[in-house]
Amino acid sequence: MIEIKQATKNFAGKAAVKDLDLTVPDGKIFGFLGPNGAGKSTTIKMMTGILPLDAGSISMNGVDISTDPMKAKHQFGYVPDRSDIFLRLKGMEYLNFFGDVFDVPPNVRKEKIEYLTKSFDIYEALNDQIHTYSHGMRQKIVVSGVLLHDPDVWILDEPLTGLDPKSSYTLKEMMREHAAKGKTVFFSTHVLEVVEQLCDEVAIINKGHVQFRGSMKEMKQQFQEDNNLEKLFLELTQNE
Ligand SMILES: Nc1ncnc2c1ncn2[C@@H]1O[C@H](COP(=O)(O)OP(=O)(O)OP(=O)(O)O)[C@@H](O)[C@H]1O
Repeated sequence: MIEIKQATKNFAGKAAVKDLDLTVPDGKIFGFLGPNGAGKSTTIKMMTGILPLDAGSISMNGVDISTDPMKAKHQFGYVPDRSDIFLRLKGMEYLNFFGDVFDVPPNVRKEKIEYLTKSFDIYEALNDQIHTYSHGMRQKIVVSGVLLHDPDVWILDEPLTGLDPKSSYTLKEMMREHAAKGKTVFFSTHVLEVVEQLCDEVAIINKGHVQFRGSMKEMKQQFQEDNNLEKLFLELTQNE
């Protein structure tokens, strides 16, 4: 479970995220939807301890990210929206690096690497350096690295962007399976359609504020009844 209380982040005196309250329950796929610049990445960076909060608190499975960052970081796996990292490593070296960092035992590691990379169709490329990979392949190796240690809480920033349809389907299935095991899946997107396909619950963020939080059915009703949300809906459906 993720609990965000009154989280605030300012850049140059201007609030990118203001007094944000959000509880992400276990056992559901939770979508964090908002147009470009709404504050999604800033929120995720606060959740993952990359950016310090200016006010408020965030906890992962009850562990506070500001006061107990090491323990909190063991609760989750995070897939960032940009994946240009460790380009000189071969795919297998990259995954072994993650296996070492998170102490994944050799036999589990071998099995997991095979399962993940075969599912994503990058198994054959594991002996190539990552700089030779396409954007989609880089995204897939990053996701594989994060899932290698089987974190309870998944935090994924625009995870489907740049993935081919088959890999996108595979990742969505993995997200469904993880939630079905009673674990937490939180992901951000600026595409309404993705939320419609995948989510049990959604929060809509705009200009640093949560404008709506509820089930998919409730979201559709709100879109029809609320003028401001209707405008936002148009903006969200114009993207990709
Ligand atoms: N490091 C930074 N310095 C200054 N302003 C920033 C910084 N990071 C984000 N912002 C501003 O904060 C606001 C929220 O940005 P954020 O990246 O969180 O939005 P987003 O919803 O993730 O958008 P996108 O879908 O485009 O990634 C924007 O106005 C952005 O310009």
